Amino acid sequence: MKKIAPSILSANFARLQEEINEVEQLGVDYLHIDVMDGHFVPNITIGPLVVEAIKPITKLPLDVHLMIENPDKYIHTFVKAGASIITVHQEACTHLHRTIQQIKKHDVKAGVSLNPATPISTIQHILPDVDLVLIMTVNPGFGGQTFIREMVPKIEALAQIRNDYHYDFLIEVDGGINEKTAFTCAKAGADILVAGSAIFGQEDRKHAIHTIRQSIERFQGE
Ligand SMILES: O=C(CO)[C@H](O)[C@H](O)COP(=O)(O)O
Ligand SMILES: [Fe+2]
Repeated sequence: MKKIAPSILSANFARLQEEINEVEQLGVDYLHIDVMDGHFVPNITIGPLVVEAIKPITKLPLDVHLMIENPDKYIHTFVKAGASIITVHQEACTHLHRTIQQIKKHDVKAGVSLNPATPISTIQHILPDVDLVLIMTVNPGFGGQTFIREMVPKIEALAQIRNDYHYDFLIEVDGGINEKTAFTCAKAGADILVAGSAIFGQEDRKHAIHTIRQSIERFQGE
């Protein structure tokens, strides 16, 4: 079953509660929260206080994407703030296995993410342990960038490995996802489609979610 995760990075932060309520009522599956520290990526965005503020206003699972250096230092804080999934970047973890185990000690799902330039081989050892692998389809740091088409074979390769080894992690894609690229990624094997500007950047969110849902629904159930 393919899932949609709107990224609040493109929401209107001055009216975040209404923005979240709106997409929740339109039947999305997760809320994607982009945490950026100005070091791992050039941008600075949301911290644990915002995650904590969002938690009581939605039933959606909070999918926290940590684009920060030293994520180990903040895992406990984001767990306490209400994260349902915590995804760290392979490139930010000196001891990735330890970091993943640290996330899994808490009652949250553990994800690992790869920048476009980082090969799957760097996370091969951790694949049996993770709940989710996030393939970045843009260079992380900003919303509204163009989908990097060369990431499609990477998604396919990861889906093939999952199949060959009977792993059960979910594959998430993030960056430049719209109705067209959502279709391509779903076909390649992605389970969760993150979309920021293609949902919150649109005036008609109902139409935006509906078109993405329609484009991926032919792969539902596979
Ligand atoms: O992690 C991210 C950027 O680093 C965001 O989740 C992503 O960019 C979503 O925005 P858009 O759908 O507009 O590309
Ligand atoms: Fe993200």
